[in-house]
Amino acid sequence: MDYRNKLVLAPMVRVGTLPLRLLAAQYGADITYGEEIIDHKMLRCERRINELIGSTDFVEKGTQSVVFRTCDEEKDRVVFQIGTSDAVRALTAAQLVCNDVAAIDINMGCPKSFSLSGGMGAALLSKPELIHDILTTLRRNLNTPVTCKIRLLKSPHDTVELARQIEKTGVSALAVHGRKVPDRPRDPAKWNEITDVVSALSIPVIANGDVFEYDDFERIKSATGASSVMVARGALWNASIFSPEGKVSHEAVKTEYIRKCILWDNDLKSTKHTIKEMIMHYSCLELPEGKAVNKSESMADLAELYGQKEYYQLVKQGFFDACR
Ligand SMILES: Cc1cc2nc3c(=O)[nH]c(=O)nc-3n(C[C@H](O)[C@H](O)[C@H](O)COP(=O)(O)O)c2cc1C
Repeated sequence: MDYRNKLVLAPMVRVGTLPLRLLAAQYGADITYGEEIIDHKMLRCERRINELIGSTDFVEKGTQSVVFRTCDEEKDRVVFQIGTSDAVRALTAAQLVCNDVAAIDINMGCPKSFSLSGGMGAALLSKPELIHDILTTLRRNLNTPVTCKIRLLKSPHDTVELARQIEKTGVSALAVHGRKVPDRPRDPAKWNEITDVVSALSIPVIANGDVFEYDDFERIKSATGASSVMVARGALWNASIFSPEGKVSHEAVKTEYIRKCILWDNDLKSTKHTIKEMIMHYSCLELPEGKAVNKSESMADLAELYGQKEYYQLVKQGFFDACR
C-alpha cells in the first residue's frame, strides 16, 4: 500500500466499523482504519463469510458477536488496528485477518487506563524493546504492510529517537498523533513536534491532530511536511470532511450513515453510539432527535427516525444490489 499523499480516516473505538469506513471512503478518504481490536479478543474469533450481506466477518466462537466486519470493496484501503502488549499474540491475531485487509497497525497511543493497565497503547511508548519485538515479529512473518500509531513523548528529541527506532523495524509508515500522553483532546495538537519526526524519517509519516475542515489538510501538510493526514473527530462529526467539494449537510451525512448501517447490519449499540456522537457535536441529546435515538431499540426504529423505512424493508427483503 502506498502511504504518500493520502487522506486517512483514523482508528476510532466503537465508531470505526464498516459503515463509517465506507462512508468516509465515499466522500474521499483513501485509507480507512478500523477501530482498535484487542489481540485477546481477536484470538477468540473465527473467520466466517456472510453470504447474505456479502461481508467477511470475524465472529467470537460460540456466539454471533461480530468483532470485525469487512468487505471486498474496502480490501485495498482498510487497516486493521491491534491493541497488544505481546509480539506472538499480535502476530496470531494479525495472521487471522491479514489476507482480508490492506495493512496491520499497532496502537501505541491510547492513554486510557484499560490500555495502560494491560501494557498496551501508550504503555508501549516507554518500552522500545517491546515495540521492536512486536514490529519485527509482524514484519518478518507477514506479507501485509505493518505500521504503528504513536503519540508524542515528553521531549521532541525522545519522540524523534523512538520514531527512528520504529523506522528501523521496516514499518511502511508511522502515524503521529500530535499530543502527549497526559494531553486531553481539547489541548491543541502540537503540529511542530510532528515536523521534527517528518524531517528525521524517510518513511511516510501520517500527521494527526486537530483537522476539522478540508482546508486543514493542506495546513497540517505544509506545517509538518507530512504528505498524508489522518483525521478522527472531524470525520466522526461530519464524514464528508474528506470531500474536496466541501462538506455536505450534517443531516445528509447522518442519513447516509444510517443507510449503511442498515445495509451492513451494523451492531445496534455501535450505531447508536456513533449517531449520538454526531448529534452531540451540533446539538444535544435532550432534544427530540437525541431522545428518540436513545429510546430506539432496533435498527428498524432508527430507520424510521431517519426516514429510511422503505430502504430498511428493501434490505430486509434481500434486495441488496438495488440498495447499494
Ligand atoms: C471516539 C474516538 C475513538 C478513538 N479510538 C482510537 C482507537 O481505537 N485507536 C487509536 O489509535 N486512536 C483512537 N482514537 C484517537 C484518534 O485516532 C486520534 O488520534 C485523535 O482523536 C486525534 O485526532 P483528531 O484531533 O483528528 O480527533 C480515538 C479517538 C476518538 C475521538
